[in-house]
Amino acid sequence: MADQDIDRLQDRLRAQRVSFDKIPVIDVSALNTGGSLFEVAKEIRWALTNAGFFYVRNHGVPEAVVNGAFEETRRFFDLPLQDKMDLHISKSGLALRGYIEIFGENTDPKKTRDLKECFDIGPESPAGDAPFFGPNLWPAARPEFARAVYGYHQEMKGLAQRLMRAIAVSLDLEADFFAPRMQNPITIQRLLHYPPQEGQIDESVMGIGAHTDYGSLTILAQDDVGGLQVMNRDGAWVEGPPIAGTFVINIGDLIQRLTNDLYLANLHRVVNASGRERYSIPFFIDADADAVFQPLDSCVSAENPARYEPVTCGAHKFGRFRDSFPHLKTKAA
Ligand SMILES: O=C(O)CCC(=O)C(=O)O
Ligand SMILES: [Fe+2]
Repeated sequence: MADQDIDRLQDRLRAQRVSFDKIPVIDVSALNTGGSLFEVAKEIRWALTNAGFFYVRNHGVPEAVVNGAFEETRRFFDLPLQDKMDLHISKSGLALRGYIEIFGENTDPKKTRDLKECFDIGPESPAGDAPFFGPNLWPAARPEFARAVYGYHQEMKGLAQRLMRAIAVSLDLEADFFAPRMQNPITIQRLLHYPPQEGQIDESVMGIGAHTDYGSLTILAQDDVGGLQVMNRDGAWVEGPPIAGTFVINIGDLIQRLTNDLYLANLHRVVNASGRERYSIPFFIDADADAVFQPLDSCVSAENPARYEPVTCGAHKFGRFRDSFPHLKTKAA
């Protein structure tokens, strides 16, 4: 990047945070063409400073891969409850893979019970004792499910790594800043089903309670039902409606810590008041378990001292999981 470009980006460090009424849509074709990332980085910087969220279009992931994953997701959640309970996450040890029933995980447990069911997979690896690594729990009779979902997970990993390059540039870092910290990253590929919620809806039960994501980056595919909401700086919930051909991107706590709160891991939730089944497919990438996150020098100054202690990715993530899963409460990080 040319020096004057860096100066222009640094100007934005001093920008006031503004409220938003619409999540920006960013064309990221430059990520796939090897061209300059500067324009994309500029838009990402605005989005992550003010909203913590943006949509990407022209992301390079084939439509057939996304459609295939949705088709298998719907079929999976249509299975009898017992078949799904046979793959329950509590049977995966510390790998933390498998099925989570309705109300089984609550992201805002003091306030809200989550009217959703989930299925999680991650990088296939031998059983061990490192949290978030190990074998996946696949439904035995459905090889096409495993193929579609694992293939989707691999596509997401590629897109996430390309996006992290643009995020690095947006912070005036080298494009490959995150690469050494994401050699064998913790990733979770989640499938979600939100049954329609009838009657009066309040905060005691919602699709997913208000939360921030825990790691580095989330890439969300949603169907055409809608229901995602993101909080703006005035405390109002702004809709994140489905936009065909896009993914919704947001950052998690680790990047907020890294940027000393310059970038927002923003609160979001889902309310499925549509009367229809809603399906979504979020992919979460964190970093290597031992990667340390602490405020970047460029985000710390005398007027804005470091607000966070260093933390390893693995310890941070496991701590957040323990808060949402009853069966992990007694496990040490
Ligand atoms: O389903 C959605 O739209 C959002 C899901 C989400 O926020 C999450 O799984 O962390
Ligand atoms: Fe989330």
